[in-house]
Amino acid sequence: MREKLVGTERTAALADLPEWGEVEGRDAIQRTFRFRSFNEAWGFMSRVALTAEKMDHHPEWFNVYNRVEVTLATHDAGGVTGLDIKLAKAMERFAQAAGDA
Ligand SMILES: C[C@H](O)[C@H](O)[C@H]1CNC2=NC(N)=NC(=O)C2=N1
Repeated sequence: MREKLVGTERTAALADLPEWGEVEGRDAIQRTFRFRSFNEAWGFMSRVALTAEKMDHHPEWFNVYNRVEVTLATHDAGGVTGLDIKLAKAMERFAQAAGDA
């Protein structure tokens, strides 16, 4: 889970996350979520925060009103690992439940 994903394993993992893109100049993935309101964005962030803490794996993120910009990487590994894929998938589930726009 904590090893850098490379090659076909990485391609397969990212194929399950079509909304996520690679970060330029850094081994990390990113996605911008948009919600109907700040309340929904913050609800999403709260749910993600509890999951992240349980996983001991934390997002880099930036919030303005209804927008949440997320970057995921495993700092210890210096790149994208299975933990980032797992957290990204949890975020997808929470965003869908919140009814992201
Ligand atoms: C000590 C603690 O386990 C580490 O600092 C954890 C905490 N959260 C983390 N989050 C992320 N995204 N990458 C890490 O390498 C990481 N390491």
